[in-house]
Amino acid sequence: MVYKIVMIRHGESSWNKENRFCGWFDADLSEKGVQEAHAAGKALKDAGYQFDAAHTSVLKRAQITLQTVLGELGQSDIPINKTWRLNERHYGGLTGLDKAETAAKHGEAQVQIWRRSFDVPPPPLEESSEFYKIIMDDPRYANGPTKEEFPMFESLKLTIERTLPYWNDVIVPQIKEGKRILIAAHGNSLRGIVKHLDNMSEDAIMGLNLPTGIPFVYELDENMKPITSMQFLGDEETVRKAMEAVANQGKAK
Ligand SMILES: O=C(OP(=O)(O)O)[C@H](O)COP(=O)(O)O
Repeated sequence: MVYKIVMIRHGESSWNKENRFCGWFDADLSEKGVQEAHAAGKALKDAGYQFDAAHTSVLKRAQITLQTVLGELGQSDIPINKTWRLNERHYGGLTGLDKAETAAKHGEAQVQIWRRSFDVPPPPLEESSEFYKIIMDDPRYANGPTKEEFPMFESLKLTIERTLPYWNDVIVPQIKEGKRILIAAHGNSLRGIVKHLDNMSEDAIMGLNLPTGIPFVYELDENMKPITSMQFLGDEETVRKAMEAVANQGKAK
């Protein structure tokens, strides 16, 4: 039996456009991001994809991308589950900062460690930050994470630790029931799932940058091992350039 699952990082957000660390801040999609989501839906439609259920984060850039894609597919009515466990990694004290300015201040090497190292977390979100209350007191978190689980920062490792239980306990059983699943999430929450599926080393995952708004497909065997890994629905050159642009966001200007 071969199972197919499709994942997509949301379209460009206003903070992707402004090159700011975003994490749990609830940024909107930019105009380009909305267009990317429509294009992704059209590409999935042209390739004949239909879904039985979808999963997304509690952040609107992922949810709007998902709704836009499903709208293009004529499938707005399928069950959608929203969970904080698919949220972007919590960028802690970097939330809201300009990536290039941060690189100019702390050096590109430090920014690369913060963005892509496996287990070095960013500094914590301090109570004095303008984003502290906005995130901490947001009613969307009333049903989780618990106070103990609520992060003040997350490395990729910590992100994976809260994303994988959802993958294993909720998504995998649905895949095994034969449900065709679409996940709309974030650069780093999806990198966590990809690292798990492809059993990538900590070094290998550092080099992976996911583009916004381009769906990718995995074919999995009955043990959830990839038969085909990460096939993007987009031409190779466009995907390569989009990945490179994400990698370059951490460079000082
Ligand atoms: O919120 C973010 O990710 P998202 O745009 O996928 O939600 C981050 O700012 C992405 O930044 P990174 O690519 O420097 O890890």
